[in-house]
Amino acid sequence: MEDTVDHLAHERSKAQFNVEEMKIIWAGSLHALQVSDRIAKLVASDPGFGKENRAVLSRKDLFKSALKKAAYVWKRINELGLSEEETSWLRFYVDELAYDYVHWGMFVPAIKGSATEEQQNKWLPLANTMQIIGTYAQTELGHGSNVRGLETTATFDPVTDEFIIHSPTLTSSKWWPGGLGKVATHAVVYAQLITDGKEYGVNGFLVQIRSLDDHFPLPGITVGDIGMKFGSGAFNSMDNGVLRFDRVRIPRNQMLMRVSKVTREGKYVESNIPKQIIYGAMVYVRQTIVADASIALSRAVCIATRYSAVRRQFGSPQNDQNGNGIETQVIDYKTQQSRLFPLLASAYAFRFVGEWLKWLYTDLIQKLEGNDFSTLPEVHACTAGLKSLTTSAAADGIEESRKLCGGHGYLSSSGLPELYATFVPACTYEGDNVVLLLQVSRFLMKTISQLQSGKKPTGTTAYIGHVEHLIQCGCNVKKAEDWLNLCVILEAFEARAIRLLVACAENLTKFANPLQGFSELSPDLVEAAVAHCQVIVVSKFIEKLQQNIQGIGVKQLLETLCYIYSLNLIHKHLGDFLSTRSITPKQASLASDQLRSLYAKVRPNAIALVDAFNYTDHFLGSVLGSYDGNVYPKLYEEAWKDPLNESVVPDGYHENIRPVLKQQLQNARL
Ligand SMILES: CC/C=C\C/C=C\C/C=C\C/C=C/C(=O)SCCNC(=O)CCNC(=O)[C@H](O)C(C)(C)COP(=O)(O)OP(=O)(O)OC[C@H]1O[C@@H](n2cnc3c(N)ncnc32)[C@H](O)[C@@H]1OP(=O)(O)O
Ligand SMILES: Cc1cc2nc3c(=O)[nH]c(=O)nc-3n(C[C@H](O)[C@H](O)[C@H](O)COP(=O)(O)OP(=O)(O)OC[C@H]3O[C@@H](n4cnc5c(N)ncnc54)[C@H](O)[C@@H]3O)c2cc1C
Repeated sequence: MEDTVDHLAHERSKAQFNVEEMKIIWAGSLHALQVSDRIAKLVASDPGFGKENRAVLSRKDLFKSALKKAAYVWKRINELGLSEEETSWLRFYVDELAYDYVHWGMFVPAIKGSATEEQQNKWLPLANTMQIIGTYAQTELGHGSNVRGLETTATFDPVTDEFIIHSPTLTSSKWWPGGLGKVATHAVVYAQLITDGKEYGVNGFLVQIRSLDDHFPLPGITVGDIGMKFGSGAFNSMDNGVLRFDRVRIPRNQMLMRVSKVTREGKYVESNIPKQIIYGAMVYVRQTIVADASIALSRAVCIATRYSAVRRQFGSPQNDQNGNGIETQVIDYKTQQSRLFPLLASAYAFRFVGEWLKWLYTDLIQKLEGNDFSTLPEVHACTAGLKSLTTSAAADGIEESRKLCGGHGYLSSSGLPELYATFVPACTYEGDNVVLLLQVSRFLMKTISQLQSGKKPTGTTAYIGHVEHLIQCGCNVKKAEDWLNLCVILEAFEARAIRLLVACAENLTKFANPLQGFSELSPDLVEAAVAHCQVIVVSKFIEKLQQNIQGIGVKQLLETLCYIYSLNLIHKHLGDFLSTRSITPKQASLASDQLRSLYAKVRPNAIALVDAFNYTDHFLGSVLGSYDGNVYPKLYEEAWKDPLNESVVPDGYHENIRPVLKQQLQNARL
């Protein structure tokens, strides 16, 4: 019989804040909460979206199941007449990686960002109705980070008014694009443009790769899947692919010509739009990945928090109502709290900075429409830096959550191994995290060098304009409670960032060759870029707290989380804070004292804080993290579902176990 007891009810009763109001804060608005909640329930109750056996499926079956689900998603979207907003929630809660992610997430944005209006009018209706399925073919076997180094060529032929797309070497094979291996009919292909015998750099071209009649590759095209990837389930449901062109011809008007064009005569014409707009799809996706990071981390933290409240180890002075000694909930161990609660705080911090980044990106798009390109460098730096910071922290946080769940965290049924395997490539795709931080540091060094010419930094770099104050200021914390001051915290982060940045800028001047200097100092530059990104996250958390926050105790809890996020970072990067003299060793020790008090404030609210994510059991996909906390019967039941338990005596017994046992018996007799 099903157990209907809420094993976490006692924990929920301890909450000191209004969980329903916190759900609204997490979702972004009451409207977002209502829509997402409705769609989450719709997905959870539809057997067509079940995801129980993913981990035990073979690659082929996993891929087939993902295809089936993607087709079912499309069918339901059309049957239910879902709006764009509802559709994106549906895809989110279905939670299965397939070709449609790259079609909607990159192919369509690349057309929107880089195609002319005329080209958009032709291609977007086809893509929006999935009459064509597209991928984003940029990376090659030999080059991913170095986009300028791509080898694929697009040579204009004025005789036929066509481009010839060609892969001149093995290393020029396109490698990695999602959905390319077996599904995509079209691709935005990034290639070196050559016209009139001259090279004009990387541009995007819309290329059909498979027949719309029989799905066979078109002449001159070699295409396939690149093979199994890390972990079971995860990205193996996706057909990341390889693609080679043998002088494939496409009409001239399939070059994406918003930024620059090639005329009928073969003349290359630049517009006044910055060339970097060609990289616009990457900026768009990096911004969405910051939101993905908060989701992935919050899922892991939800599982680890609920399980930590259920799991008990070792004796305790407490007795239950019958007077029996009960063991300690592992969530009450201070070490567990000091590992878990900073992750919980980070999930909230990343949620808020992701929300702000979405606003920044929307603002950029509006400005671009009016030919205002002024914020593009800052948006590039923010999306690159925050994508890097949040994905690295979330990937580490998911792995830490697995360890927080002890042995059971390693079981597939905990949901954590697949979550990790699915999320960890986010540290690499859309730009390797170190390469992206180097982009941020380049932007920051430029900002600092422009101070001398009187250019005032704005937006996220505004604090760099207060360099004189921040270089000299001292932190005033004298007792642990003094750390409960958001201005004090922010100034400590700004002082540490600017001191690292100025040190880099000064050291760079010691090199005659700036490129060599940048290369030699790159580890320091990366550290300074991280410090700057942390200033952004902390300041956006503080800005969130300054909004009108409703509900008993909600603001107080968010403040507590903001302090935990910040003070834990000070603890983690103590070397930086001390070596830059942004704080003293005594203040560092007071920060640790304060952290302990803050953990005690979170403890009674921990379960309610993860309930506020409003995740269904279907979405979480974890027996350790289920809402009712009924962990053990679920673990036991899941084990028996494993294919190995379908027979009592395993296949292979007669061939490979019995002879071994017999051999030992014979040896013993000898
Ligand atoms: C949990 C999972 C859920 C969902 C996901 C599911 C499915 C999707 C999964 C994966 C999809 C993945 C897709 C991909 O990975 S697509 C490929 C992405 N590739 C990269 O990100 C490559 C990284 N490399 C680059 O971005 C650039 O080439 C790099 C910037 C590193 C190049 O550096 P370089 O020094 O060569 O710079 P330039 O190109 O010369 O730039 C000069 C100038 O331009 C500025 N710049 C650079 N990039 C941008 C940009 N994107 N936007 C705006 N400005 C840009 C740069 O700062 C320089 O400025 P300045 O100093 O002022 O001259
Ligand atoms: C799951 C997944 C999905 C993907 N999907 C797509 C897709 O749909 N379309 C697409 O086009 N691509 C896709 N990619 C490719 C992805 O964008 C690239 O792998 C990524 O940009 C990193 O490039 P790389 O592989 O060339 O790494 P490399 O640049 O070769 O990195 C290797 C190492 O070198 C270091 N390094 C490189 N350059 C520098 C430097 N200048 N300074 C210091 N260190 C450096 C890196 O930090 C890293 O440690 C996908 C990748 C993955 C894993």
